[in-house]
Formats: sequence, C-alpha cells, structure tokens
Amino acid sequence: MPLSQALIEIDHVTFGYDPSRRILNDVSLNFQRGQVTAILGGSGCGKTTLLRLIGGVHAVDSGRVVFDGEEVNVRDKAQLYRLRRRLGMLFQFGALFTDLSVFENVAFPLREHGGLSEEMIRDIVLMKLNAVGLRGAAALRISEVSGGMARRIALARAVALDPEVIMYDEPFAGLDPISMSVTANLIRKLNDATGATTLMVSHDVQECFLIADYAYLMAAGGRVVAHGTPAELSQSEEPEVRQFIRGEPDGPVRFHYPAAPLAEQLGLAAPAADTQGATL
Ligand SMILES: Nc1ncnc2c1ncn2[C@@H]1O[C@H](COP(=O)(O)OP(=O)(O)OP(=O)(O)O)[C@@H](O)[C@H]1O
Repeated sequence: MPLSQALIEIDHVTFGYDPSRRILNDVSLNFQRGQVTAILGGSGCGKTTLLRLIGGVHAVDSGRVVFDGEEVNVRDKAQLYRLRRRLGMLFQFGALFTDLSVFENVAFPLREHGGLSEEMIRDIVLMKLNAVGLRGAAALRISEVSGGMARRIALARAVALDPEVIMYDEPFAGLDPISMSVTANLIRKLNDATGATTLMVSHDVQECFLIADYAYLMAAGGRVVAHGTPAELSQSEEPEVRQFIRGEPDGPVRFHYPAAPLAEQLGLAAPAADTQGATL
C-alpha cells in the first residue's frame, strides 16, 4: 500500500443518515499533517457530518475514511477508542460548563483522562490558558466571561490533552469581528505550537482564508465544488467559486428557492423577466 502524505483521507465517501436522503455524494478530501485545512460551505451541506464520520460516529455507506493509514471501522470499538484519543474537538459554541470556573473547564479533560497529579494538571491548565491569553482569568466563573473569552477558553480546553488532530466546528459563530480574528489567529498559533493537524468547518470564508493552508468548498447536495490554497481559490475564474468567495447572493448558486417573480405574485405587474434577485 502506498504511504499517503495525508493524515486523514476521505476517499469517495457517500453517506446519508437515512437511505432516502444522501448528505455526502462521492466526496474526497485530504487533510495533510501539520496543516490547517478549512471546509467551507453553506448551512446543511454536510460539513459537520464529515467531522462525525472522521470521529467514527457513523459508518459511511460507501468509500473509506482513513486515519493515519488505518481505515476507520465503527464496529471496531478498540480502534475507535484509540482514534478518539488522538482527536480534539471544539463543538459549535464551545459548550462550557457554566457552573465551573475557567480553570476547572480546562482541567476537565485532564481529570477525565486520569493519571495526572494535581500539580501537573495545574501546570498544564495554566500553560493552555496562557496560550490563549487568559491565565489571569483562571478563577473567573463562566458566567463572568464574554463570548469571545468563552471561545478562547473552549480552545484551551480542546487542546488540553495535546491532540494530534483538532477539529473545530464553526469556531467563529456568534463572535464580533475582533474576537473572530483573535480566535482565528489562536487556531493557527495552537496548530503550529503543538505540531497538530487542524480541520476547521466554517462558512466564514474570509476568516478561514487568513489562516488556512488549504480549503475545500462544499455545496448543497454534498459535493466538493473546488479545493486549493486560499490564494489559488481567490484567483479562480470559476463562477461558482467566485460567487462563493465573494458571498454574492446570485450566481450559479441561487439565493432564492425557485418561485414566481415577486411582482407577479404580489399582483403588481404582468409576468416579466425573472427579477427575483434584483429586489433584495
Ligand atoms: N443526526 C442526524 N439525523 C438526520 N439528519 C441529520 C442529522 N444531522 C444532520 N442531519 C442533516 O444532514 C444535513 C447536513 O447537516 P450538517 O450538520 O452536516 O451540515 P453543515 O454543513 O454542518 O451545516 P451547518 O453549518 O448548518 O451546521 C442537514 O440537512 C441536516 O438536517
């Protein structure tokens, strides 16, 4: 078997939660060691589903998910356990324990892991909090911190056990522009400082392009529209890619669900050329 460069390979994967509706349709993506790779796409195109397949939460219908040369098999519990110990995951909105302090939130995975002395836990927690600039906030309660700080605490918690792979699901959701760019820079910094491999699912193209080494653009119907470095994708002449990157409401990817022209439906004018996109 040829040795692949990629740490994680999604190889011609097709998947649906139920047989009547395919979410991913013969998709192939590669995640290179040490790199930050963004998976970009609108709501519902299957980005989170991809992360779940990598974590072995569901079995693929066809194709393969390969982690470090080993095909993920959801029925092999011992393999899944080994795999998941190598993955760190930051879920959408972080999900911190609001009744615990900042310190205890970051300490949580370390205590779960077991076998670490209190002194070691303390040192690791303070180092991780220092990396996200919040060592001084260790004693605060989660209810006392801002949304941007909460995201940084969740980042510190996601990397507490120094995972080889860090998966972020919508790390920028609900953040103001400054917190967004702080979070983006931290994702890059944590990747480089720990030598990890980062997968980042998002619909924030600009933020991801600032820090990603490589990006995949996904569209509805579970297909990969394009992939490349942010520079390559930014220079693409492909209409679908250009629309995606510029966030334009009209183009090959339509903003409007098919409908009769608005004026016609409101009884304001005789049926005319399609004006759906022009009014919004
Ligand atoms: N557990 C589930 N059971 C059945 N259908 C699901 C389940 N989870 C997600 N879906 C459906 O699968 C599709 C893809 O969802 P997914 O969460 O992967 O999309 P996404 O690209 O991450 O979107 P978002 O950015 O909105 O989170 C959606 O239509 C969703 O309704």
